[in-house]
Amino acid sequence: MGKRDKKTGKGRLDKYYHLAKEQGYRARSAFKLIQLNKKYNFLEKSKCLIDLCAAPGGWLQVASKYMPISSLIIGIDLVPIKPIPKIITFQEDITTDKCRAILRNELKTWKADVVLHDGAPNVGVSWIQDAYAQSELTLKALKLAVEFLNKGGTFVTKVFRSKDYNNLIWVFNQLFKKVEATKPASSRNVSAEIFVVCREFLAPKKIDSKFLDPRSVFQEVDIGPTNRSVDILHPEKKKRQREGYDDGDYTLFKDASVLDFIQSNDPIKLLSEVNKLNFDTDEAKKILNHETTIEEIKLCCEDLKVLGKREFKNLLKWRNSIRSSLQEQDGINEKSSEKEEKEESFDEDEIIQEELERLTKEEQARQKKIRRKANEKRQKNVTRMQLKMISPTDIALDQVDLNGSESLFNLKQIDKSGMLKTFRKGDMNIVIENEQDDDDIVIDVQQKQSDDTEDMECIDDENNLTYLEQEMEDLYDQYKEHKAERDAKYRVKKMREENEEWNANLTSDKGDDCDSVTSDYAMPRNTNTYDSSSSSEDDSEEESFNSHKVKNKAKKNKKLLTDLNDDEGEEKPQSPSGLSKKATLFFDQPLFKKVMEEYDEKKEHDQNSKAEKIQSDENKDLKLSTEEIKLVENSRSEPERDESQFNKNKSLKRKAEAVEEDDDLEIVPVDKDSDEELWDANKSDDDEKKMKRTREIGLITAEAVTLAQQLVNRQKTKEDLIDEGFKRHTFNDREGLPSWFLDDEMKHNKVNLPITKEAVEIIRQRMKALNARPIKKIAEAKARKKMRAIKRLAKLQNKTDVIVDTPSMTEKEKAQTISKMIAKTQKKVKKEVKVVVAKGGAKGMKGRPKGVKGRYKMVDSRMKKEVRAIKRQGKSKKRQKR
Ligand SMILES: C[S@@+](CC[C@H](N)C(=O)[O-])C[C@H]1O[C@@H](n2cnc3c(N)ncnc32)[C@H](O)[C@@H]1O
Repeated sequence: MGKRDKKTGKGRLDKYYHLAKEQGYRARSAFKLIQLNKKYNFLEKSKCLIDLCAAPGGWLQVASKYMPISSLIIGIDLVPIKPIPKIITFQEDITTDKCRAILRNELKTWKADVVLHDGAPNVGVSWIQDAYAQSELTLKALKLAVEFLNKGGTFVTKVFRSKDYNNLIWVFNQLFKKVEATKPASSRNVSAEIFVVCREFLAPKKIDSKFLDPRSVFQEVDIGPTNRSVDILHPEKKKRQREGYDDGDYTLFKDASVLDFIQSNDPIKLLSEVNKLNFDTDEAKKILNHETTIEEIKLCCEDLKVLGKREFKNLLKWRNSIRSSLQEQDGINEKSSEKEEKEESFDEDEIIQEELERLTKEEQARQKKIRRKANEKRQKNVTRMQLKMISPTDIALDQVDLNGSESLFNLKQIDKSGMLKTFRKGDMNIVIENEQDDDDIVIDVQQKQSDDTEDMECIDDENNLTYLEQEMEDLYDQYKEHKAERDAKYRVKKMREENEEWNANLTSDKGDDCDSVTSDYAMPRNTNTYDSSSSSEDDSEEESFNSHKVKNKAKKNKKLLTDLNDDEGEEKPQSPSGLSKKATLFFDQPLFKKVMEEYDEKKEHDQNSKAEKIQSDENKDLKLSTEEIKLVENSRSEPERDESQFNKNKSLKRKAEAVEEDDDLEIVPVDKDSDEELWDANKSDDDEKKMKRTREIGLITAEAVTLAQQLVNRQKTKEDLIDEGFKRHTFNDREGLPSWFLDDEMKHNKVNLPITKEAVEIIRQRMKALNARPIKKIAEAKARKKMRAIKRLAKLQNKTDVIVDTPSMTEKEKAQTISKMIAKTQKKVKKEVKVVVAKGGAKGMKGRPKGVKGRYKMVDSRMKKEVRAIKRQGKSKKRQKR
């Protein structure tokens, strides 16, 4: 059988192809026989069958399945057929006498109940068109069938619907009682094949040989005028001359006058039919003497059968020139001449047309491929999204990547839209708009803008890039500020930086009389208060904060704003609180008014809570929430707790000193919730992180769990914890200590907190559970696996649907096939091979060792050594190669 493209056209892989694969049939054509048999039931009642043209053996498989056991089945084909149990096959041409002899030998005295014929002459891709060869083969098959068929037997054959079809049916009808043509569902609609089932063979004693002779069978048909001429311009397209000679015309050599050729309306036909063009007549002789009739033309006319394409073309050209010269004399009409020219040029037009068609098809195929790939990708993304492997944003980003505009600050695009200039000045305008209330800033920024404009005018082309970068930096700063407005943490950090800056400015001011206690104490308090209120700050605060920032920035950049009280020679008056004028000015900001109010409120609240605490101590009914437990454990369990202790002690000391100097301030008892705890802003960030982590994953150290247990079981109270805070290290001062010493202390000088066995076990179990959680890659791999399983399932579903819809199968068969398919999709469990070591007497023993069941492998020490030696050799060879 000719090799076909299995993915396109007729050879596409349809449901019968898959079904045949599933059910183990060698060819999809098996279903044709199944469907024919379902309709006519000829296999079940047959005991002997001959399959003519049986390769690869699909019909033979069906026959052996449906025919009774121990039936005789013989298959013949031009090509070898892979053996099938209990079926005789041989390789032979069914049209030969040898084939008949072999069959006779195999059958002996038997006769066949069924003869099948599914032959297709191997005539290449366009064999459908070669219907005659097919009909001829069918007739040959019929010839064999009538010889070996039992009376009442069945002959099933494939026929192509062609002009010979009716003749064949007529012959079948002469030999069989019932002849029916049918096209099984599995036969493709595009195929011209049809199956004829001839039943109840009449078995006449004598069969007229004409019935089985192709010439006489197909001669009867009126096939109309035949065109037996050879296409001289395409001699490679040979046509079979089955019709033989024309009636009464038995000569092989023919000649015609050259005048006929010149005047003919179909010169090509004439050239193909005759052997020679003669110049015998007077008129023709004139043409012989014509200037265009060169020697080559004369020679060509002598024997047309030996000419090639080029010579025929030359002859046609010559004919045209003769015709045009004769036109004037003989009045050959112009119209027919044009027609001839057209015919000549037809060849070239055809080539161009073909080429165009080819190119269009190629382009269409290419476009289709691109579309299919894009669709596949989209489909994949959707599936991944469904499995939560990617998010829609990823797809969007991919899309952006494809567009090549992945850059966030894509200046090219901005430039294209003509907005780059606007962007350059944009930030200045924004500042002016935002800060309309602040006159100082307006002046400042306007000044900056005018400066910038002047600058820009001066900037030459080389500096443009640097300027642009600067502009981008500014834009980025704005972006950060904008982001900061929404981020409380960032705001706190920023405020701290600002305050540090202010602090530095204040202390560096000449004649700054701010005492150390005030400056040390006031600023952090401010920071802390702002921090604690950051989450609830209102718009006015934010505005003042922003204006403060802009002021600061403006001061830094242009130094246009000057402190009105910053006269060097002037004496700086002290505020009633003992602060310098600058400090007083700073704390006079509306922001701090609120802060101070909050501070007072807090103080009052602390006093109240102190009273409450005393009462609660008396009742000994301290209840700690889980949150509190975590907070306490968090502050103690981490290695940095010593540092925290240091900070705490330090702040306490400072506070004590401050109180000594200022009687207005009262000593606030050391409290976990006190402000000092949060003085170290970095620490506050860390604490926050730890708190968050603890909230997410719970207690993470055995010490913490122990402590929590003690607190919950009331073995310890909050006060105990506070008391424990006071130890010999409580007032350790780090100042003046070398950093290497501090680092070492941090590393090794750790307080050993008590832990219980249960706490250790709890943490161990928790860590185990944590480790058991799959990492991202594994999760992805699992998702992929799941996706593949889903796909497999969908495929299986499709296949089972087909099986369920197959009418030719019984319910049992369907169930069996489906369960087989399911079993196939399931993972095969590798059979375990038991390794049995041959020792002592067992060495060299043959057969299964005693007490060993299932699969086993005998090994001995020698084998182990050998395997090792081979490995060693391999390694050394590799090394040598290197
Ligand atoms: C369509 S296949 C037959 C498929 C077959 N019924 C099956 O189910 O497997 C046609 C077969 O006809 C065979 N064939 C064509 N001409 C033949 C000939 N003159 N003698 C024997 N076999 C021939 C080809 O070799 C080819 O294998």
